[in-house]
Amino acid sequence: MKSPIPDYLQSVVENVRSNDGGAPASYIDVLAKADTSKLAVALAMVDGHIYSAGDDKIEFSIQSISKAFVYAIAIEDAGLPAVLKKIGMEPSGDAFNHLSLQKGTNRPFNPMINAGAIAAHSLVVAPDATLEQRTERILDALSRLAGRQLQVDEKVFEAEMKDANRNMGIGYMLKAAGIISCDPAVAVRGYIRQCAITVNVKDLALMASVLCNGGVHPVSGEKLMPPESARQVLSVMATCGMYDGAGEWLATVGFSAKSGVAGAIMGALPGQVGIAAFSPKLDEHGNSVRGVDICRKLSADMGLHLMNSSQVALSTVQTSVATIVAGADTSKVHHPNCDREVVVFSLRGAVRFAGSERLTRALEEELSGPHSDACAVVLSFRETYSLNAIARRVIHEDIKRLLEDGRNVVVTDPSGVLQWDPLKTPRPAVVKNEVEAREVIGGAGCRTVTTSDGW
Ligand SMILES: NC(=O)CC[C@H](N)C(=O)O
Repeated sequence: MKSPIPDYLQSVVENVRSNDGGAPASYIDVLAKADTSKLAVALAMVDGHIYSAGDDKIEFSIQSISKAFVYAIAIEDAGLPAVLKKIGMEPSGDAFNHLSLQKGTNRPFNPMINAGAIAAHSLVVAPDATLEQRTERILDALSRLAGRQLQVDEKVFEAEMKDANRNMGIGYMLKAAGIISCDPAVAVRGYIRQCAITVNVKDLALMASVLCNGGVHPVSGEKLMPPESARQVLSVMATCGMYDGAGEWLATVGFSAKSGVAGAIMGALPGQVGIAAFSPKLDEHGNSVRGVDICRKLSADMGLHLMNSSQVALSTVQTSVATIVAGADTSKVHHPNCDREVVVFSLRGAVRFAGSERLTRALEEELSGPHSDACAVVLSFRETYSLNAIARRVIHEDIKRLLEDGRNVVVTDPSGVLQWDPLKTPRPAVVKNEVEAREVIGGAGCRTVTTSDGW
């Protein structure tokens, strides 16, 4: 079978091509001369598989998209508390190159506008590091994220340095406010170098997929940042990544994103997919016009809005009752003292807090009401794909309480999603399958049981 996904991406590219609005960035002459017909899109799944369409080999400077990753590097090098002391987390509502600081704290509003990004850059390696040390650190980190060696485009760097007065102004403002301690000209030069690193859409999508994958590179398996950093970056991208268009962006497109003035947009949907779009003409916020169109379309067609309530945790728990059949048939139950039922609670899918709450409520309701006489409680995790940490904690607590209540508890957990820690939770009978479960329950009072469906 030929996958429909590349064909779909090709149709997205053709669909937005007719939108000829906007203009390339004019203040960096190399960007002003860019071929505005170029158009590309890429998706990188969290297992590293990449789909792309359009001009997916065209390289462009990463520009402001570097801010997201340099923020993560600053967190690693200086620690989150030190970074938060110098850079806020609030959307500014202003343009990306606005000269502004938060009232009271005197910090840049966030790391996605130039003021915050220059401050983050100054925290890379150490406050007294050289421009070369910081550039090397950033180039190395971004290359690991992209899975190939990236380069600085010297032409783009020189072009931006020709008219860097505004960014220099921001640098001196930061120095005067005590936000950066190094030479502001060195911080700004270094920041402009980081913006001149070149990538293509496939690189960007893959780099985004690392953020979506809790900081682990989906191809190399390398842990490139702690999950807390990936979450921090994605959160700040969600509220500040699209500058003064960030609120509308989150409401309409609905995934974390960061744009750059070369015309790229990098998007990220945690746990699912990294996204990149490229086309040089920009809107009034400095976001790629066709890039925005592509992201809107992808979000609408593929249901990528973070706030979609797609995974409603209602059908997570299935309760079934195993009937104990008394009689001579040895394959069925035959035990005079166990003329009762076994209640089976099956948990399905990727379970988070809400799913574990459904299980807890089902246990409480069924065992205090209709099935209070049940001779055993079977918790089946056979169809449970995963438990997150909080779901696991809730379920371990449920098991502990069932055992304290004197219940006969059997756990079917073939893939080990419960991650049993006998030091924390007393161990009920843990079995691999229904046959074993029958034996255990038999040993605990009932000889065997039958169920309407397997556990
Ligand atoms: N939005 C952007 O991509 C801005 C980056 C650019 N290097 C600047 O500082 O102006």
